[in-house]
Amino acid sequence: MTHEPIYSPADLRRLEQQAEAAGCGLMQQAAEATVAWIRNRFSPGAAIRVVAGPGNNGGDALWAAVRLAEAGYRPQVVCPRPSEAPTPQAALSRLLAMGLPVWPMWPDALPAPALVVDGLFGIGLARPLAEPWSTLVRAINAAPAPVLALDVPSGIDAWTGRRSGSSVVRAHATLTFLCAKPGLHTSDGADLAGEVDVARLQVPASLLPSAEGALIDTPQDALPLRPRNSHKGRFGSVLVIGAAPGMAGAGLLAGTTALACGAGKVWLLTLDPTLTVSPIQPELMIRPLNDSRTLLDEAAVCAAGPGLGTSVDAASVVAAAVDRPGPLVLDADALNLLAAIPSLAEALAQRALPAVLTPHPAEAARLLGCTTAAVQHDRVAAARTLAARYHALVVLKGAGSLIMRPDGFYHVCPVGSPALASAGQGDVLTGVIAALLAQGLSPFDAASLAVWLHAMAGRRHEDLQGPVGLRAGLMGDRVAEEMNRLYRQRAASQPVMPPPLRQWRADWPEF
Ligand SMILES: NC(=O)C1=CN([C@@H]2O[C@H](COP(=O)(O)OP(=O)(O)OC[C@H]3O[C@@H](n4cnc5c(N)ncnc54)[C@H](O)[C@@H]3O)[C@@H](O)[C@H]2O)[C@H](O)CC1
Ligand SMILES: [K+]
Repeated sequence: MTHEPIYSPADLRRLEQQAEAAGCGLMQQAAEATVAWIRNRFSPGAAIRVVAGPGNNGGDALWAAVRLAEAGYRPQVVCPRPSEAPTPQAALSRLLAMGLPVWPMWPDALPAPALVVDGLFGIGLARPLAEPWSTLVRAINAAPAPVLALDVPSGIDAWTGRRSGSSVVRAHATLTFLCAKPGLHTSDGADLAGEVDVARLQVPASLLPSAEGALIDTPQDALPLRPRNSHKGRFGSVLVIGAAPGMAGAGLLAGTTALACGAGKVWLLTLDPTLTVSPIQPELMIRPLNDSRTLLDEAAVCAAGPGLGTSVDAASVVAAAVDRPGPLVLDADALNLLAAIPSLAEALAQRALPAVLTPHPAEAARLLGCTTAAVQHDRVAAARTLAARYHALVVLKGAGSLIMRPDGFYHVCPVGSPALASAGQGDVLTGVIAALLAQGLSPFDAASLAVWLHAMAGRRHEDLQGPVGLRAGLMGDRVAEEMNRLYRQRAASQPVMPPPLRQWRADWPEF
């Protein structure tokens, strides 16, 4: 997979200092990247309102205004309290020398701009915004023009995505510098950052810190291979454990999705004795609890939890699934059992191959013994604690889903859609992860690719139809479409033999 790295706040600050000391001119580079971004969308001559804050984020904005003026744009610069540091001050002098006014407050009388650039605050934000910044934020959000945020929409924490207070810039796009930042994709940041681009800037490779995580990018190379010389045994088998009385749908969703996403065969071990066959999915093999021992031995992958309930039978079959050595996904009620039964946690920690746990924020809160709000307050920290505690891969669902390894390295999914906020989507995701594990992916790759495919299916539904109407029952086929799209893209990037220009036979002498 190709990834944008994410550095920790401390590592990013260290990188900034070392790069500045090495004379990299980061602020100038950030300004150049901003102008390149703007040139790609707006013609010279356009009025661009550049709003600069009191620190280096403001410095980026002031230098962007200088470069915009040089490139033939008409910057309208707003800067109530410029930074006193030399580089931003140099930009101010250049602007004044070019005869460009710097307005202390939002200039209502000027012609409306084509774009507003938010350079108020970046990663140095330390508290809620007060005057004069909150008035400027209101003006930015009310402007009849799109907003480009530099580095981070002002008022948002770049790592958690939380608002610092009620004054927050709502950007249509964000150009972030040096590395990707999880807070642009999760929590409030998912709604306030708009489309996000990363400008890595030129920094000597020797200064780059090791990443604490990465954004998932189009993960073509993680796809399981599908040779022609295949049979269903090659693509693994999945045992879904769930579907207790009254909750059969959840188990059926996970099972049918695993089939749609390429698992060779799928059993559903149901705790409901009346459930024997699915008339709409006859290829799904539904088996009673009595068969659990045989199936736990036979299946390559176990996915326990969808519609499982928390009965004594449920607890004992989950314990048996945790004890077997193969790939394992625990979701929904299996996570609730894990929260309640300490011996399950001990058994998970003993596994050589880490299990994949897929909590939504409320399930994560139950496991951590805290509130859902506390989980959402710092999703990366919550997922990191869970992954270390259970020695497991943790998929923390929600906007900007996180996939956390036990060693603390994580992926953030930058794709998402409110179309996925509907009943049964968690069961679907469990089915996708299980299918990819069955096809031989490692737990981290399977969880990351599954989250991305699931999110892409949601995004495509939203783009083509809108944010409602994506029932979980439709998802198996939609996720399979996304997989096939990736296969086609990968095939298109391989060398291709051109077709013959004429009919050809080896024994024709003119050849
Ligand atoms: N440092 C570099 O080499 C580069 C930084 N880049 C950009 O700079 C910002 C980070 O800059 P910094 O000066 O540290 O912080 P901010 O500009 O975000 O904030 C300014 C300053 O304001 C104070 N402050 C914090 N919160 C508030 C508040 N609520 N109200 C008023 N004042 C506040 C605090 O003292 C801050 O220091 C980074 O995001 C990049 O945009 C370049 O990208 C590259 C080089
Ligand atoms: K900003």
